[in-house]
Amino acid sequence: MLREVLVTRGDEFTDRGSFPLTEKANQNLGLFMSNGAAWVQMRRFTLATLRDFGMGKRGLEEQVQEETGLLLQELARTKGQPLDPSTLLTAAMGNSICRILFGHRFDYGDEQYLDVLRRVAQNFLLESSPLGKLYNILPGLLERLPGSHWTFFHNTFFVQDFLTRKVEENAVAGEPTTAPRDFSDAFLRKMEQEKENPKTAFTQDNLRVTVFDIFLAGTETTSMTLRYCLMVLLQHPDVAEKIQEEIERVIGTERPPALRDRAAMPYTDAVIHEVQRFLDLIPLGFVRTVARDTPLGGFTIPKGCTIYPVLSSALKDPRHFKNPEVFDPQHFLDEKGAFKKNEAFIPFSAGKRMCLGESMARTQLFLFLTAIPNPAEDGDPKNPASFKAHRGRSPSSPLPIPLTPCPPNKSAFPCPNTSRAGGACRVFMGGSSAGQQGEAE
Ligand code: HEM
Repeated sequence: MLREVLVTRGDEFTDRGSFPLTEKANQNLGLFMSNGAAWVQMRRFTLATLRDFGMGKRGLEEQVQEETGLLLQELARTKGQPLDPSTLLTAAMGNSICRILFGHRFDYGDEQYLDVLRRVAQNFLLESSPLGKLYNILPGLLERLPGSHWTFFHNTFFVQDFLTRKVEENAVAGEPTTAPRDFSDAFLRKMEQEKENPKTAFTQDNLRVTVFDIFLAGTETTSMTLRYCLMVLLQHPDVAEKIQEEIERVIGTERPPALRDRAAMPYTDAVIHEVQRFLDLIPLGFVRTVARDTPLGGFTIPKGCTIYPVLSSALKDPRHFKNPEVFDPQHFLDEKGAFKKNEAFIPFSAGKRMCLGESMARTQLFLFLTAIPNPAEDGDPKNPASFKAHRGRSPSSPLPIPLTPCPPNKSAFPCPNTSRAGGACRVFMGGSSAGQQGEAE
């Protein structure tokens, strides 16, 4: 059924459903919450422009390699002291996005940038806090009451303002005759071209929300996944060992990891896939709805009904994964040790509205995981914090670097048991696999 909703009959289920917390902040603009013609315009433009600026191409690879090198230098500055790498990792992921959005990266010590990242992280938590969930059920009531939902909105507008300022600074610095330099530059030019079109989606407000959506979607998600990878390596030293063996055999220590290495490193690739499957970062998917009464599986889904495409039901489907509740890279390996695809692997969702940053996220996960020091070798597996990393595997990180990764906070995302969006009803779609099919790659 999930495949039917997301892919086979995807056109009928493409619209976003109600999610008041985000609606208030995004005003149905941008990518996440928009629908209809405005979403189509924004999605097409964003995909094409992100590709122009490197997504799925060598440009992105080089840019991520550069960011990885800078991250390793930053880690080396800790001189062997344990650290929680969360903020650094999020900063690095965010930098890759910012370069594409407005051609700028931030120093890891930039207080303004760190403040923005802290607010983004806080919002992920607030969104899934009891009050955040209550807001999605009773927005009208909560509007009249004090509470942390106001911090959520304050943070959102703060981050939007910050990004908008960066876009403006970038625009002032630009040379109008040359080709667009980055996403916001291309957007501003499109705005200019379409200024006489009363139906255009290319407006200042849409630029603000679209830049915000891409920044938000592209920082915490990949950063949490990478943190989870590190935690898995701490808890499974045997897995870390095999990855290390592949790194030494395929990449060596004389050059940074490259995307072409991925094909020669099936075990590492399988681990990244298994981490994403097991982490199940967005278990409910993201809300969808139907524009009219729609028959499905013998029922009628009423117009406007809020639908959750439960990605968990595919990622944990025992028909596709031998031991769905166990972390096991073999789920993505055949008998000969070659990488094996699995059609139920849909952490990025599937179909027309699937994640548009999939290829970027996969590039980042591979290049960062294979470059940063492995946090496992010594210590007690039951106490991840006791592990010491001492395999500097890049010339730019010759020092032993103990890392103390924190598990990502899954509750930052809607929880299957407690999440609730407003609207006439909610349907949790699942129970069957969904084929991967989309435009991201
Ligand atoms: C591990 C990393 C990531 C995961 C697991 C992930 C997962 C998802 C999921 C499940 C959705 C909802 C799709 C649906 O409605 O069916 C989504 C949407 C989206 N993602 Fe990602 N994502 C990740 C990284 C990224 C990155 C790096 C970017 C930015 C380049 C990004 C940009 C977006 C955008 C803009 C949407 C909204 C698409 C739309 O509504 O048309 N994501 N993502």
